[in-house]
Amino acid sequence: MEFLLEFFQPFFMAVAALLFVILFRAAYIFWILPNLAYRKLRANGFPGPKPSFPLGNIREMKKKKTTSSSSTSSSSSSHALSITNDIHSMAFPYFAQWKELHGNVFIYWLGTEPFLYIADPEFLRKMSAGVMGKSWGKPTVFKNDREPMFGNGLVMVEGEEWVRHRHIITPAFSPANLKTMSGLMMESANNMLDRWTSLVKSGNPEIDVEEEIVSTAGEIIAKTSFGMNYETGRQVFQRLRAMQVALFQSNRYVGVPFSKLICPKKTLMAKRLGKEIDSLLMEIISARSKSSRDGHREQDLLGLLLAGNHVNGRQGKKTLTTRELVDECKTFFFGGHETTALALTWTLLLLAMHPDWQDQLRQEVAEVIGNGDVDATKLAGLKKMGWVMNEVLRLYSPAPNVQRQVREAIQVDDLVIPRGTNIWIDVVSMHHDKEFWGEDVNEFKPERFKDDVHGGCKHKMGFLPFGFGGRMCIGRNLSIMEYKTVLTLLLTRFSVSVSPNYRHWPSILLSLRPSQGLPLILTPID
Ligand code: HEM
Repeated sequence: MEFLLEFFQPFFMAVAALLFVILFRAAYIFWILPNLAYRKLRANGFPGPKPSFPLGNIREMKKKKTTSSSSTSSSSSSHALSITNDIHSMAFPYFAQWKELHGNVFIYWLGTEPFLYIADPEFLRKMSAGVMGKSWGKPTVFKNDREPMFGNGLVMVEGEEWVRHRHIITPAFSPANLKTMSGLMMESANNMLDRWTSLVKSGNPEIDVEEEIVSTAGEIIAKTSFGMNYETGRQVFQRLRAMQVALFQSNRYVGVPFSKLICPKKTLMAKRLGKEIDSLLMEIISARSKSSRDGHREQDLLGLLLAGNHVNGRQGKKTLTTRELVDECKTFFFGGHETTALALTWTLLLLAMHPDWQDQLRQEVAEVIGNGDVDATKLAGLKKMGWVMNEVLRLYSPAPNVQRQVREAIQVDDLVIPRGTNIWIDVVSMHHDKEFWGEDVNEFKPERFKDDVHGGCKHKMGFLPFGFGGRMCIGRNLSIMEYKTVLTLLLTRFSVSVSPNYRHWPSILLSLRPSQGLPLILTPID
């Protein structure tokens, strides 16, 4: 026995040493580092809800969400007149409550990750004033978690790599290139409207327009991004939707150490779907690279990127690798369809609640576009539609928050935001703040934007539907064009009113969406 013990002693000691190193490393990463960061932040006097280890404040976030949702389902009389645009506390009950207690800038914890919450435009202005696009990071915890969805595409990439990606991608979004996509947008929108006509004719005037518009926008982005045929587009689209649900709807604990082990099924599912999407896109890109080398030029985003790659490659400049192109395609696909679709969805709700604005837009369309096809060069003339879009993006911002990570310490007055700090900018809160928008903040008043691109907001950083600075949304002109094209066609064929079956409860599934769809009553216009 003694002999055996002596024999195995070095082995036991090695295992013990290894365990010690692992435990120390885990404690360093999940306890010591976050606490050091937290202390540095607290030293500035930032308040915040008390966290617990290892969940941080997740328990309160989950609890309040459940309480609120269940109270909705019990309420039955949501109708046009009772619908409120005062949605911050519906979508983010925990932030609304913490804001009341701690003000517009405070610290909260996602697991062992401290976040600096910001809903103060002036603080944001001071903080971002000297920081260039390439100097912002993205929270590491989200980069890891959302890897199957965005990979190292433009939304997540950082530093000089971000500069390179942005530089190569920007020309693909030029107005001249976007105009060539208008026909594809019309085709998909008309298919959807033809379907609606058949449904209404067959006695079903109530349609869940959210579901319809999200899938049409998916079809549009599949065609405009990579000229995908409907079938391949549908395959990618279905997998992305499933991945979104796996990543954002399940009971996951992002930020909590080893959280992937708590929900391994969903994590593995997201990984598997990510791989399947990658291989679908990889096939398309390889085929397209070949035809691009043979001199074929497609006018979609991928075609433009491949053409750019050729020119840059010949000039000895850097190009995007196939892997990077796959990540960019995923990024366009996801970032490019859901946000625009939700802007259109919320617009239909608000227009259904405000028939006077429906009439005004219809009249503008008749004057500017006339009947028939939409001429992309005339879209800029749809001024009132532009105000409506801005007002919808203000009240129901599809991208409800902007996230960043500080790469070099930032001085704000006499405060220091340390390197590595995660930042959570609450766009919905800023868009609904009486102090900056006035007493009518929650009213639908598109005319706010008539003479002012900031909608009369007292602070220039108070209206941020597309983000800010160098990292502002690269697809905003594409989305404005799609929004105006689809809405123009829709308004000339249908008028919309709110269905008594609609339950108003905006909630978050990465984007801000109606939690139970948007059933509307459609009446064809003769
Ligand atoms: C109504 C529609 C849209 C909204 C509300 C929206 C909103 C946003 C927001 C808030 C950001 C973050 C900006 C920041 O960090 O400061 C962003 C970034 C981005 N968006 Fe959009 N977006 C829309 C449409 C699109 C479309 C159509 C595409 C592409 C086809 C797109 C692609 C991107 C990309 C690639 C980024 C990352 C940019 C970078 O970090 O350099 N977006 N968007």
